[in-house]
Amino acid sequence: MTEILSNQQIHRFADLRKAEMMNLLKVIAKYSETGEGCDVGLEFMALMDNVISTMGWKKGEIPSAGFDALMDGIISKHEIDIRDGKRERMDMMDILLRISEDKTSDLKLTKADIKGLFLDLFLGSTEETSVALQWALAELLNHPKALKKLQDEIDTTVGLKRLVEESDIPNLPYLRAVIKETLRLHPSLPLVFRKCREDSKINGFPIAKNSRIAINLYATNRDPKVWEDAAEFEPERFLINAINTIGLADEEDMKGQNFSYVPFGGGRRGCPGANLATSALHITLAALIQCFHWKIKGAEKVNMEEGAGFSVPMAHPLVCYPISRVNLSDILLIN
Ligand code: HEM
Repeated sequence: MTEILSNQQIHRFADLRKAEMMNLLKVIAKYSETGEGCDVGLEFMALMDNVISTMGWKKGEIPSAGFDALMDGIISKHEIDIRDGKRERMDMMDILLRISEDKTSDLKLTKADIKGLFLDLFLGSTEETSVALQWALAELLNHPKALKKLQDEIDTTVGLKRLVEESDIPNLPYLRAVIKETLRLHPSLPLVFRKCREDSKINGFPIAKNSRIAINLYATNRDPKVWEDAAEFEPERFLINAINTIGLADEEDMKGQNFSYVPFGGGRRGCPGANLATSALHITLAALIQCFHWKIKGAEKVNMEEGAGFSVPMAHPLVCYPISRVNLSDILLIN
């Protein structure tokens, strides 16, 4: 997982992610033209599915079949291409096949393991990332000042003549604060599990060796002892120069070093997709805010009720009405 989701691997596929994002913008522009309501959750889910599959195996290699048959087909195609020296750039499948064929590797990876890994990737990544994106947009719609501040930041830093790029993200501190604050209030994996390796005590409670414990990130993220106005959406709390309640510098906030805020878990079992997830969250939200105004269906405020499900999704699908604020075809051509 660490190898297939390494920074280098993520970087290698930046162009394909960008192409997927442009497709999303074109789809959303259609809603803007027709005036139809857009169920953004469905579109975000499709985006993440496409991002993972383009990084997982070459596009166009997806036959319509069940998951098992689909994976068998992709594996054999890769094996033939590798044998014939036809692979142009190593995707995740190439890396896993290389490991599985390496007789000297300590890790004995079978074909079933590879299928399991991809299943894990799909189940774990598309839902969590698209749920987080929906919450981010919903929070912004309910906080017009924050939305305006973000739009102003993007307009000033990037402008309206070219599409925001991954390389702009370091220059968009408010965007990063919005994503952090979204993951604080809406951690898309709110429970993290560990096994105690030795007898220990937490807050005076004895925990026997081998006990399974669940760490409730949802609760720590809203702990009033740590967070001022804990239930409020206030991205400013994550800005470097603001009074940062958890006392961490901007770039360290996501790394799991401070137990008050660990949106991606931490340690060896921490989320291996954190870098991919944060770059997808940043760039997609930035592009949606740069290219469109967003209106809510019917009510003035989005209903923020939480639904059932492991990733704590929104109870009601977020249906909104995008209105283009740039000339999308020009912007996409320039990029
Ligand atoms: C907003 C998006 C995401 C959030 C909030 C999130 C959060 C988490 C958290 C909290 C864990 C448990 C960490 C721990 O136990 O310490 C986890 C595990 C995991 N995540 Fe993510 N994740 C996200 C997106 C992704 C993406 C995009 C991928 C893959 C492309 C991914 C792959 C995984 C995998 C494979 C594990 C299991 C790691 C293991 O058990 O060793 N996640 N994630």
